[in-house]
Amino acid sequence: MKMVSEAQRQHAEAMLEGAAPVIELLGVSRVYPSRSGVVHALNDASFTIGAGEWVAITGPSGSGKSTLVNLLGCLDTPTAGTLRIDGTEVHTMGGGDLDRFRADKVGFIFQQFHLIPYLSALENVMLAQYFHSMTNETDARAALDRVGLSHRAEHLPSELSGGEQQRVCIARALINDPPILLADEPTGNLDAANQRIVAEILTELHGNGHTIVMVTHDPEMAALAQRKIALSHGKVFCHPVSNVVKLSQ
Ligand SMILES: Nc1ncnc2c1ncn2[C@@H]1O[C@H](COP(=O)(O)OP(=O)(O)OP(=O)(O)O)[C@@H](O)[C@H]1O
Repeated sequence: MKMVSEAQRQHAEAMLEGAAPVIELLGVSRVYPSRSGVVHALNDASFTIGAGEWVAITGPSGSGKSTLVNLLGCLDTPTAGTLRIDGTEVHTMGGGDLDRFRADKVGFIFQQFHLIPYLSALENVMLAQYFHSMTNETDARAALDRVGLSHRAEHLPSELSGGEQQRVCIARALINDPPILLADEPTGNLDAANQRIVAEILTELHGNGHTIVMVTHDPEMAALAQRKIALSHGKVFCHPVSNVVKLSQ
């Protein structure tokens, strides 16, 4: 694992101690109707995530991870409770407002990459700029450079390895400088070498002050985070902040 400098470690600790919450849930539930009544996919969840924190969301299949990710990513709204993202109550928005808010606040990193197959790596990153505001090729190339992919900018996703595709996704997630990076099993489809590369990039982003919320089944990835939010049958169990010293191991 890449070493994190003492300055970066201190920065992360400071961020954690004084962090203003960028995500706040108060009694948040998401209930789905079902033939046999209702499913409490997320049940009365209350927690905060501070700016600059790296949090891992864990839990068995069906425990509510996707439900929580959809809420945090503003892809869905709670059926009860209050969810604030960067100070704004999400349920007060809908339609185009919510789309714009999402594009501003959240950068998504998916297990399945979701790159447009007929666009180059560069164009995939620029498409995220286009949906947010205006395209800027220099910035898009810089984002690819940041994940070590400037030499692959003109390649189609099919011409890239799985690890390289995931790095394009990270560049795409970063391009509009959102306050939250939401990663859903970011290493789930990668071999060990590429898992390590993605873990290093996330570690570096966290060291630079990014807030990362990451769903993972992988204990090694979860151990990189400062805190675990474990789900079981829709209930949330927050584990205390683990020692930030982990960052330097
Ligand atoms: N649209 C829906 N309608 C009804 N029930 C749903 C719906 N979506 C999810 N559920 C139920 O909500 C619960 C939580 O589902 P969720 O997909 O959030 O779990 P998960 O932890 O992400 O699972 P996995 O790891 O298998 O993806 C499950 O019992 C699931 O069956």
